[in-house]
Amino acid sequence: MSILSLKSVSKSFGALTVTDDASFDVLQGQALGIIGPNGAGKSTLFNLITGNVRADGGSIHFEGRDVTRASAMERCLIGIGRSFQIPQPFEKLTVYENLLVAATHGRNLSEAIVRDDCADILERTELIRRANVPAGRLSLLERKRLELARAMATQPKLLLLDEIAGGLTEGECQALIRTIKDIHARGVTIIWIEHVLHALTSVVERLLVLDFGKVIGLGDPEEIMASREVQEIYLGIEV
Ligand SMILES: Nc1ncnc2c1ncn2[C@@H]1O[C@H](COP(=O)(O)OP(=O)(O)OP(=O)(O)O)[C@@H](O)[C@H]1O
Repeated sequence: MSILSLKSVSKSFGALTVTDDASFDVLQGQALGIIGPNGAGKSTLFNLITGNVRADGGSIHFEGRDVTRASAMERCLIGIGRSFQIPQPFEKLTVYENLLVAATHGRNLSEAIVRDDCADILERTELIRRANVPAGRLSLLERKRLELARAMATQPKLLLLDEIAGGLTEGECQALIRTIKDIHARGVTIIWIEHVLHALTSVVERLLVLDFGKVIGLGDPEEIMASREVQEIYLGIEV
């Protein structure tokens, strides 16, 4: 069953078409990777799915419901969660307080109800020992983990990850992959934009390629990476 369905979605900023007639489905429980050159429109596609940016045309359905005109808040409340490319936690609040803010606002519940869930997420994202540390004092890996934890605190059915592995060492990257695999294994559908290809392909079952806002490939990651068009456009290899 499809959890997310985009049909002919388009978006332009002035004369620049950033999303060009994008259509694809994501199945319940699937992990889909998105790749494409800088400026291809990957983050904009996320913004269209989450409601941070409104589509000029086309439709977006989540669990069969038309959310094309729904606000970002409404989409969060029905189960679309995301991380941002540049983590911007509340620097002076502790890690735990950052999670409480995400959980209470993202689920519209009281602090008393979400407290245990937040503690559980801190365990699963390996932040529990940093729970009382102000977010401004975290390392890069910990900031990435907090970004993931804040998205998880909204209890998403569909989790969008925007370049969460960027800038990490190989060891840090592997640790983060384990956490993402654990989230996926618990049934959360994932769409992951990532330039760190080995991290991405170790998790996703399908790969979508964007170029100048157009979906130019979608399918099995190995086949997609081996295709002539992707090698030419994405990897810059002349064939
Ligand atoms: N709000 C906006 N107003 C005007 N132009 C925008 C806006 N948001 C994005 N763009 C432009 O749209 C294009 C696509 O941007 P987007 O961030 O979606 O690309 P991307 O594929 O995520 O890039 P990267 O891999 O570098 O993160 C870029 O040229 C960008 O400058």
